[in-house]
Amino acid sequence: MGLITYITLRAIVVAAVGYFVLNELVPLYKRRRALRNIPGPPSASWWKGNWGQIFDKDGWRFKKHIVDTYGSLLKVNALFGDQQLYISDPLAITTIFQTDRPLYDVNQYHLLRSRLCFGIGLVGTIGEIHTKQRKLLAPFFSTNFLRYLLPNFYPFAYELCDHLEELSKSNDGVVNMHKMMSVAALEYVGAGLGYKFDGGGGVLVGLKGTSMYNDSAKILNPLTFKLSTFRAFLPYMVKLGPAWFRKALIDYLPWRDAKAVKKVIYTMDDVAKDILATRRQAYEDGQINGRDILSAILRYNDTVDEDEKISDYEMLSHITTTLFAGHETTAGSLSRILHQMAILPDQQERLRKEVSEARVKHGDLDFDTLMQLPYLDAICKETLRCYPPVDQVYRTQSVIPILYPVRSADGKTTVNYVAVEPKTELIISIISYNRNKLVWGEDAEEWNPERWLEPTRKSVVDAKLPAQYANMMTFTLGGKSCIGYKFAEMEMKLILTMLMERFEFSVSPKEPIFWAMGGSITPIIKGSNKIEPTLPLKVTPVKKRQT
Ligand code: HEM
Repeated sequence: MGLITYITLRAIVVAAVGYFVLNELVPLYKRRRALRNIPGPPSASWWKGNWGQIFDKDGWRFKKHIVDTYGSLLKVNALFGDQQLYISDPLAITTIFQTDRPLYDVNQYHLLRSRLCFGIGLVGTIGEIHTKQRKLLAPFFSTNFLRYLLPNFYPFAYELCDHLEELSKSNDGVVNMHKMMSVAALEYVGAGLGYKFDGGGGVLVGLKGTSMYNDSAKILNPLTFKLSTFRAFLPYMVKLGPAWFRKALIDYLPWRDAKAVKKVIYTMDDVAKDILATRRQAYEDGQINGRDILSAILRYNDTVDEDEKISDYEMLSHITTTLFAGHETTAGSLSRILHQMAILPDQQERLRKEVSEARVKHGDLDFDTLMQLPYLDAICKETLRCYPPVDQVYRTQSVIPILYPVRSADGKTTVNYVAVEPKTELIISIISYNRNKLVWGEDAEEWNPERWLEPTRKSVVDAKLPAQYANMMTFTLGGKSCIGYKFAEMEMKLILTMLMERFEFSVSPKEPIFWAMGGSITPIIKGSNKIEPTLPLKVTPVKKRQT
């Protein structure tokens, strides 16, 4: 090796090491130093820190343990010695999501992951573009729009019940209710886009067949959750040459989970293209009379200049984002309520009595009657509080005050606020906030719908969380909170009134259920290694029970 080559090589190595030290190690050291006084659990692995416990489908006990031991703000160990905050304090959450929102942005990894999976819809954008999109889409999630939409939801709800009655005649009456709820949630979110999945033909078949979309989408969250440990490498992976090269690389590598994620993304994209083509054709043929998200965007594009038009890529992103965000979350919540009802027959009977009486009196319930049934409302709220389908979200950055002080790491003082270094990741624990005893009282861990039939507790009011929904974090708060929360609430209540009037649900003793944590929390058979959600419940038509 010549002297010049040797010197050049040395210079490259020194520059690379220098770059790594300045850009990675120094910020890492600063991040750790800023959190040195914050309490938290010891690291469980030299490279994975506590991630093995945090991103574990059985993370229930660990997450409860750290909050019980260290309080509403604590630090956890992330990959390769990095540290993060795990937060369930109301003042910290308010600051992060609302007061100082421009400072606290969505975590970059999650933004990148969302863009790769769903494109540039609401979940994958921030800043001005996000604000513009939110303004465009907000009317389709308003109470006014939902009032208009509700009557269109009934025909499918009747079809669902008839189909369930058929299914209950075989297999000892045991039906995978998660599948039913998933198909229903997809159908309803499709209605918001002006698309009918059931009977839509092509790639999509509803109740009676298999849905290519459903089969794919339901495994995306468990899969990406499984791949969480690799998230630190994602920013580098996406820089590995052009898209075609990265796609080919995934095909070539012996990495089953990455291949599966790629397949799901491609399927969701195919479905979105099919929906857009169908709606565009209907629009061009002058067949669009109703109100829905896609018709509104197509009409908008007809009224603005070329450079203002919403691109096909953005429209496809809105379709994928809305379908995905509005689908598995709602299906998971409905499944959880049905499971609770199956476990607690007295509460189930009380709910059945309330909804049956209302339906005898009013027939198909209108929006206001449906939304105001007190016990149904209490059951929905309590399930969404105690079992939020998404258990944590992610943000980054700055000075965070806390309402409930925590003991410092050395145990000598109390900590009232924390000043964090840029790029420190914050895990906002929805479930720990929703079960925080300082907010909800000593019975915070218990599922108790009665709490919603009593006056709001003082501790809940004092927490002053400006939450989107019923003082809880389930739909978060602020500019990037869930746009579809009322949509979800209406849909859940409609399906529950229809199902409870006609069927009784009980657990299937041969198949105990375990709720697996993931991107969203889903039911699986206890002990099973399968990631596909499933909820086998015994379904008995109420008519049959009475004869
Ligand atoms: C029980 C059902 C649901 C739950 C628990 C839920 C929960 C959430 C959560 C936790 C977020 C993230 C908020 C954040 O990062 O701060 C979110 C965002 C979102 N949700 Fe929902 N969601 C549900 C139903 C729906 C439905 C039915 C739709 C649409 C039809 C929907 C559309 C969205 C969209 C578009 C976003 C992104 C909002 C943005 O970034 O501006 N969700 N949801």
